[in-house]
This record gives sequence, C-alpha cells and structure tokens, in this order.
Amino acid sequence: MAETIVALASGVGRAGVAVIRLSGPSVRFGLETIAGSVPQPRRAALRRLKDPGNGEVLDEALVLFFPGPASFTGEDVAELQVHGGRAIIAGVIAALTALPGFRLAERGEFTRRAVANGRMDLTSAEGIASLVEAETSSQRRQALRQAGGALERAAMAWRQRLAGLLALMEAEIDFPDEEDVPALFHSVRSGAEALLAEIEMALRGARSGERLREGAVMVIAGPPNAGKSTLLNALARRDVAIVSPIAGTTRDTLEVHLDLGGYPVTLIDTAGLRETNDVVEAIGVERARASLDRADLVIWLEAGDARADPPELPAPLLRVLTKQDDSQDPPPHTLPAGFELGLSARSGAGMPALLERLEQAARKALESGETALVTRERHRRELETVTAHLATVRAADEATPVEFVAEDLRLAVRAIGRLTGRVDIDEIYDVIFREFCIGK
Ligand SMILES: Nc1nc2c(c(=O)[nH]1)N(C=O)[C@@H](CNc1ccc(C(=O)N[C@@H](CCC(=O)O)C(=O)O)cc1)CN2
Ligand SMILES: Nc1nc2c(ncn2[C@@H]2O[C@H](COP(=O)(O)OP(=O)(O)OP(=O)(O)O)[C@@H](O)[C@H]2O)c(=O)[nH]1
Ligand SMILES: [Mg+2]
Repeated sequence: MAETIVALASGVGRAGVAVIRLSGPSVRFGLETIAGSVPQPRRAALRRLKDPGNGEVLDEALVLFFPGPASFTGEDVAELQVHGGRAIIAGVIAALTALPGFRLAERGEFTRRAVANGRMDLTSAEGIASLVEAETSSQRRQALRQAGGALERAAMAWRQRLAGLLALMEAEIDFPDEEDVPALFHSVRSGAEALLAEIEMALRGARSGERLREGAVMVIAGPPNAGKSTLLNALARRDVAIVSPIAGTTRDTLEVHLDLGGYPVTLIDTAGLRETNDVVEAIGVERARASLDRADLVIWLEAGDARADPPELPAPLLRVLTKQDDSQDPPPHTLPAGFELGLSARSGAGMPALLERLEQAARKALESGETALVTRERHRRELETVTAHLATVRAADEATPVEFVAEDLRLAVRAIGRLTGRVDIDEIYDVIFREFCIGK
C-alpha cells in the first residue's frame, strides 16, 4: 500500500487527550519530520510536535511507534497522543497530510488494512466494529468473542474440512478409479453430514446472535390514556414523551434505548389503539400496530378508566394494570383476571416487579446471543449457502457424477471464502497435493 493514512482515532469533541493514528510506509518519515525523530519501538516518548511548514510548535505529545509487520495494521504504525483541543488535532493532522505520501484515512481503513495484510479476517474485523458499537455488557462480551476470532477460527476449520472432501473428489476426477467410488462416496457423504450438523447448529444461534447486536424490542401498547407514555418516561428516567390527561396525546412511535441487566432493549411508546377520525392520530395508530409486529414483548397497559382487550399477537404479552396508586405493591391476586402486574407510575409501586419481568424477558430473548458465532445477516447468508450445498452433497449417490459433487463442495468453500474474506485457492491445492501423491 503506497499511501500513509492519518486519522483521529479517538472521539470528536473536546477531550483531555486525543489519539492521532498513522499507518503506512512513510510513518518513519512522518515522525522524523513532525516529532524530530522516531522513538524506540513500542515505548512512549514525550516529544514536541512541530509544523514543518513554519517550525511552529503545535503541541507537546506522547509519541508511539509500532514497526510493521507486528502492528495492528501490519504496516508501520504510529500514534500521537496529543492534548484533545480542536485546534491541536486540526493542526497536527493538517501538518501530516501536507507531507508527501500522506492522506486522510477513510472510514475503517486501519482495520481494512489489517484484513488486507492478513492480521485478521473479515469476521474479526466486524467484531471490532461491534466492539465500538457495543452499548451493554452482553453486547461487549459478544463483540469481544467475535473480534478475538471465534467465528474466524470456526470458519477456517470448516473450510479445511470442506477442502479435504473436495480433495477426495478432485483426486477421483484426475485419477479415476471405479473400484474406489463406493468408499469415496461413503466418506464424502459422511463428512458432509458431520459438517452440515455443525454449521446448522451454529445457524440455530444466529437469530439470538443478530438480536443481541440490535437489542430486544419491547412495545408499550394499549388503549389511550392508559399511562403508556408515563411508563416510557419512568423507564427511560427522562421526559421523552408528552404526557397529558387527554386521550390521544401520543400520535407517533417513540423509541428509547435501555440497558436492562446488561441486555440492550429498544422500548417503543405507541399511540393508544382506538378507532379515530383524526387523520394524524389514525396514522399513529397504524404505526403502533406495525411496531407490534416486530416486538419481542408487548407490554399491554390498561387503567381503570382505560380498558381494552389486547389483540391476538405473535409476541408474548405482559398485561399490566396501571394507576394502582393506592397500594404500595399491588399484589397480583387483587388484580382483575388476566393481569399479571399492577403498577403506579405516580407512586412507583409495582415498578421493581415490572423491571424484573422486563429484564427476564430481555435475558430470555438475548442470552444465547452472547456465545453465538453468527452475529450478522451476512454471516447467516453465507453459511446458509454452505449448508445448501452440503445438503446436496449428502444426497449424492454413486449415480451422481463426481464432478457435480466436487462443484457443490467448491461453491461451499467459496461461500466460506466470502464469509472470512480470505479466498485462497492455493490452500485448496495445498490440501490436494499434500494428501495425494501426485508423483505416483
Ligand atoms: N493506543 C491504542 N489503544 C488501543 C488500540 C490501538 O491501536 N492503540 N487498539 C486498536 O484497535 C486496541 C488494541 N488492539 C491492538 C491489537 C494489536 C496491536 C499490535 O500492535 N499487535 C502486534 C503486537 C502484539 C504484541 O505486542 O503482543 C501484533 O499483533 O503483532 C495493537 C493494538 C485497543 N486499544
Ligand atoms: N393517578 C395516576 N395517573 C397516572 C398514572 N400514570 C399515568 N397517569 C396519568 O394518566 C394520564 C395519561 O397518561 P399518559 O402517559 O399520557 O397515557 P398514554 O397511555 O400515553 O395516553 P395516549 O398517549 O393518549 O395513548 C396523564 O394525566 C397521567 O398523568 C398513574 O400511575 N397514576
Ligand atoms: Mg402517550
């Protein structure tokens, strides 16, 4: 890679310290020019940074140098840990990008180079992106596993086995031996069967794996004036939604993100469900119904002055009676039939029990996502391609042309190549030439 890239690696905005990262062949030159010299590898050095254009001191900074290939990107890397002021960051970046061979990095380009230089595969790089996105501890655990190469290692092992099966088929194509065919089909079929079972197992966790990245969706629904927006505000601990005694106050859906016991939850407040001639409210009611379709849990609220039977829904439903201001913790047996919880947003009664139930529901929906290998739709699609081809291989019999079986295996290998971003045809040849004595 000819160009050396520069970017602010820390967040934008005023901060105590900001980290400016450099990667590429001109890093040493850049350090000599702006910091006077290249520090000892991997040792922090305090240096005055100067603008080479006019010699002006830009900042006093900690400078780190990581020589390639044992660096994050595999190239020479440097970090300038500067004071976090806007003018310092702008000045240092401008001084660097004015140097020959330097330019600003594009989004994700450091990690992209790490992938291109074989430091990690695509799934681990995605794990790094998820780490940066992680908002709750369970998301963090999932992302750490992924960034640490959990799916990468599984995918490499699967590909190795697929390549082994393919090698058997290729050998039969290159050196046909009629007598071997039944035994050959037996071992390829059973190999495919075992792989299929393993990958299908990984795919079974895919839904919760993807879900954990996005968060569980909980929808507060019910008739107008039941106290839905009041509950949203109480759970969000801020005044997100307008609350009023007028039925039909909320007209749009409103979302807040919650961390319930380490699990990410998107909580949605909706317009009260009712027939209405008000055009705007009717649109809100339509949106409310639509959000019910993507709920993992519906929190159905009713109050003494606002009752309505919940509709039939695919999602589990928690039926709650609100405005129970008189009792400290409304015991369930005092509630009308069908209600699981009583609540007073005004006194706070019933809130701990409700939170407990919501946390339980979030845990149930997302817990297995922490250890899932498949965390993105992209992974799922590629692995589904693999299992489809493996299913075809498993169904093969002696009448199936060997070339057909080989082709399915080849397409399966290719799908894993797309998953990991490592499409390395040499590796398949290695397996072939290692396991079969071509010189015989
Ligand atoms: N200041 C700083 N903090 C950071 C990063 C960084 O780049 N800079 N990271 C970046 O996102 C993460 C840490 N990840 C890193 C991963 C590998 C290497 C690295 O230099 N690896 C070499 C040497 C390993 C070693 O000394 O044991 C290698 O793998 O060969 C550096 C950071 C989080 N914290
Ligand atoms: N006494 C009492 N009043 C409540 C409680 N919760 C909400 N209210 C009141 O009930 C009225 C309606 O509350 P909202 O939260 O706006 O109800 P909503 O279900 O969002 O209503 P719409 O948006 O119109 O569907 C407001 O005057 C609230 O102050 C409660 O626990 N006790
Ligand atoms: Mg409301």
